[in-house]
Order: sequence, then structure tokens, then C-alpha cells
Amino acid sequence: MARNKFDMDENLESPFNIRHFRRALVYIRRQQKPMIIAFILSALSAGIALSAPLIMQHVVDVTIPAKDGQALVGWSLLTLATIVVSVILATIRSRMMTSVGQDIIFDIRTDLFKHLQELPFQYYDDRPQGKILIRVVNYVNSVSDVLSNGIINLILEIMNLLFIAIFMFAVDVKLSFVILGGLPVFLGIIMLIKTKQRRAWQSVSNKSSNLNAYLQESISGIRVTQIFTREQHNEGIFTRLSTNYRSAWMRTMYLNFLVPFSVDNLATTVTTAIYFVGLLALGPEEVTFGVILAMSSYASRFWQPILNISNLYNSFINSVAYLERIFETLDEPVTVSDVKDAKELPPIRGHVTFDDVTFAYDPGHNILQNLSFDVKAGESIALVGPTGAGKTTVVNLISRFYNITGGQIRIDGHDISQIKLKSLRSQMGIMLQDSFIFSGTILDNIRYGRLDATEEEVIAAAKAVCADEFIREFEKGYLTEVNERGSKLSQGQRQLISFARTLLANPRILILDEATSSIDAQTERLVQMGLNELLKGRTSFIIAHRLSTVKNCDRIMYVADKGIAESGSHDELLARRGRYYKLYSAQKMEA
Ligand SMILES: Nc1ncnc2c1ncn2[C@@H]1O[C@H](COP(=O)(O)OP(=O)(O)OP(=O)(O)O)[C@@H](O)[C@H]1O
Repeated sequence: MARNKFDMDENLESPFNIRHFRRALVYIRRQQKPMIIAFILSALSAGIALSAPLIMQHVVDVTIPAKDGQALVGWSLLTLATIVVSVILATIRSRMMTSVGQDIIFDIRTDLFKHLQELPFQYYDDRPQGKILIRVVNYVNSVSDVLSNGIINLILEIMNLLFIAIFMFAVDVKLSFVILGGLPVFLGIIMLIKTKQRRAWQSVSNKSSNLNAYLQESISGIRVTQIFTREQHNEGIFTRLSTNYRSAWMRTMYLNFLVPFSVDNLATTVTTAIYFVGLLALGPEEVTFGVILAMSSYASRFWQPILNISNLYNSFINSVAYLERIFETLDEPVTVSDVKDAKELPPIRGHVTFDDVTFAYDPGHNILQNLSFDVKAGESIALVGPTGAGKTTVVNLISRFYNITGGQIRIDGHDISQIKLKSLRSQMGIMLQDSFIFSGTILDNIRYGRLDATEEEVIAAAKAVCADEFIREFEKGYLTEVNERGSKLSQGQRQLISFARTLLANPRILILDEATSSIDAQTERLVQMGLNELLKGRTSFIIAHRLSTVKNCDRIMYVADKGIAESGSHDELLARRGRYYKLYSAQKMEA
């Protein structure tokens, strides 16, 4: 999809069709057993409740005129018993269905999470995080009720309707047709508003998604907001998005209310018609008072399931808007994935070749064009050059975070597009510009990429990058809890921890993107010494703006003009007096 932002409604790539509901059945089928039991309990409970008007008719027409007090007590007790049993059955059923609903939520959410973990960087580049979160959390919640209770209730209500119809036709055929007379009107109303309702719910899902995206962005960027005192301006944006959501919601509710409103009015009209037709048109000889009473009770009972079905219909239309988003996410293609017959990458030595590589994030805008270079196993390469030239892009391509548009990237002679991603990435150590820290202990964070690492190994990695000292200064040392994004830690400390995390994975190819940019000069010198040891025998790609950190690399590649503009050792490039020389001289002057 095109790039999206918080105030942009997302267009559905594939609008809803009934196939989506068939897909939803996969989740429902897993809950078959409890759903069948719940269904039987509900049918029993509804059946028992239905006998009440019959008892009432008998009491009015037979028991009361006969003044049979004993029978009256008996019928009253039976009525009470039917109510108690039907309430008990309904309660058990509702407990079972709550659990079924939660199991369905669990399954859909797990599938979504699994899929999201496989989706490539590009997917996350293209949309705000808040719009992804709302699908996994809110939308899944919203559909669970329809997928669990909805199906059972629909079958029950239809059965209920049939039973009531049988009962009422058994009591009086002509009056039954009076009750049925409201149905065509009701169906006409539904047909009239159906499409509008669906669009309205899609709009609600879009507006809530936008609001969520902005909220998420605002919380992530709160520091910058406060620095620039943008609070008031942001409040304006938030109010606008909230108002949009409110309007969409109100419009939807207006359409939704039309359905029960019509049902209520139709039910009242047909009940009045029964009195009218029963008392005036047919006359008291044909219809007893008990029959009219029973039929008016059936009239409201008949319209109750219709009201329930129309409420179910409302939730169904609502869920469609959410289900299509959920399935759209599940259908999002994993564009960076193992090809058919992908091979396992054997343990590598670290020989990296770019052969005529072309790459674009957005079609038609090449960031790299016909780029070729060859890095021998064990060589250390520095990538330098102006901001936005493509250094990070080059290293992202080595791990195949994006598919290249042309050419070939090989590791030890294996085309990386033909090997299993896991076997490729597990042999790389990558430290990205954004040293992300996860919530948990420092130990957990260093061990993130190698869960089986012993505590000693974790400490050794931390020592190698000079992180051990500051970690021990915390009261709980390696067991210190850090927040998501590491807000308890300084930027430099975060970098050192993620440095240790990368090294612990013991990769053959090491990629460090601005790994030491936030570390003070003295610590950096120490890290550099530790690093020199660790780099021995490994292929490494180091991106750094501070040239002092990379001048000892075997080769420096100056990235510019969609390729490598200059390449050589520090001394060779200085002697050439080209772009690298200029950059180095400028930095030297600043120092
Ligand atoms: N996810 C993306 N989608 C679209 N364009 C991108 C994306 N990431 C980077 N770019 C563009 O690609 C170009 C190269 O970006 P890259 O991050 O590789 O540069 P860099 O040399 O590492 O820059 P810096 O030194 O600032 O980190 C830039 O023009 C940037 O705008």
C-alpha cells in the first residue's frame, strides 16, 4: 500500500466478501465442542421459557373459570420452576461462551502476532504503528463476540422464531398472519440501509485507527513535543481526529438505532392489530379472551427474536469492518521470505560480494545503482559518506531486510536470495542506529539474541565493550530492570548494552551502524581496543560519522551518488585528496 499517516484513512486492499466469514469459521471450528454444548443448553432454556404463555392460556381459560385454587398453585409453581431452570441454564451457557470468546481472541491474536513478526521492514516503514496495534488489540476484541456468541445466538434466534411460529399457528392461524404482516416492512428497511451501515462502520474503524495512530505517535514523541512546546497545537490535531471519530460514530449509531426502532414500532403495531382484528373483526365467538392474551404475548415474543437478530445483524455489519482489516493484515504478503527450495546457509567464513546491485525503497527512485564490491572474509570495512547517501541501506541489504531490485548479493558465493533467512541472519551480528532496549533486566537484554548464553558469557561480552563497570554500579547489577526503550539508561549506556548483545551472538559478520556515536571519547577508545580483539577473524561493516573511529579499518568505502565513490585504506584515500580527504580534513579542523 501507499505510505500512510495518522490523518489518512486507509483504503481496503480487498473489500469484504463472504469468503472472509468462511475464513473466520476456521477459528470457530476449533471451539466446536463447547459451542455445541452451549447451544443445547440455550435451546433447552429457550424451550422451557416458551411454555409460559401456554400455561397462562390454560390458567385464564380453564383454571380461573373453574375456580380451581389447588390447580392454580400447581401451575404457578410450575411457571416458577421453568423460570429458575431457564435462568440456571442460561448462566452456565454464558460462562461457557465467555471462555469460547476468549479462546477465539487468543487464536486470532496469536496468528496476527506471528504474521507481524514475519512481515518485512517495508511493511513497518509504510504505516503508523498505532494502526497496526489497534488491529491486534481492539479489532480482535470487537469481533470475538460475533464469532462466538453471534453464531450460536443467530441459530437459536431462528429456532426460537420457528418454535414461536409453530406455537402461535397452533393457537390461531388468522391472528398469526397478522403477526407475520410486519415482516416484509422490516426486511424492506434492512435492505434500504444495509450498504450505508457498512460504509459507516468502515468509517468508524478508519477514524479510530487514525486516532490511535496519532495517540501512539504523540506518546512516543512526547519529549520533542514538550521541548518545542507544541502541546496546544497537538491538542488541536487530537481534537480534530476525535471529532472525526465522534461524527463517524454518531452517524453509525443513527443508522443502527433505525433497526431496533423499526422493530419496536412494528411489534407494537402488530400487537394492536391483534386486539383490533381479534376483538372486532373476528368477534368473541371465534376467539376467546385467553387466545387473544396468548397471541399478544406471542406477538411480542415473535418480534423479540427479530429484534435480537437485527441487533446481531448490527454487530455483524460492525464486525465485517473489523474482520476485513484483520484478514488484510493476515494476508499482507511476506515479501522478504524464503523462496521455494531455499537452502540452509552453511557456517560462513564471511566473504561478501555485491554484484551489480540496484535497490529502491520506492519504485523508480533508486538509492543504489549497479553497485559492486567484494569483501574478503575477515576484512573490516568502514562505510562513510554524507547523510542519506545509502550507508545503512547497504548494510540492511546484506541481511536481506529488503529485496534488491537488480543484481546479486553473495555470501561465501551463496546468493542470499536463495538461502533460508534464518540461517543467514543468525550468522550476522547487527547493531542498528536505534539501540532498542526491551523491558526486562539488563541480563535479558544482552541475552536477547542468544537465549542459551550463560551468565559468564553475558558478563564477558559486557566486559569486552566496557559495559560491565557501569552495569555493576546499579544496585541490582545485571538484574536491574529497565523500561521499554531503556528510558532509565543514558544513550551511551543503551548503546553499550546493545553492543554487548550483538557481540554475544558471536557472528561471523558484524555490522555496526553508528554503534559508538553516543559513547564518550575515553570509553570509545576502550571499546575500540576490545573491539579490535573481537573483530579479528570476522568480516565487519562499520558505519561511522566520526572518522577517527574507522581510520584503522582495512578498507574505507565512501558512499555517494548511488554507489561507492571512493574506496581504499585511510592513507590511500588521504593521498588521493578526494572526497574522503575533504571530509577528514573538515573533521580534523573541527576537532
Ligand atoms: N524506509 C525507507 N523508505 C524510503 N526511503 C528510505 C527509507 N530509509 C531510507 N530511505 C532513503 O534512502 C536514502 C539512504 O538512506 P540511508 O539511511 O541508507 O542513508 P545513510 O547514508 O545511512 O544516512 P545517515 O548517515 O544519515 O544514517 C535516503 O535518501 C533516505 O531518505
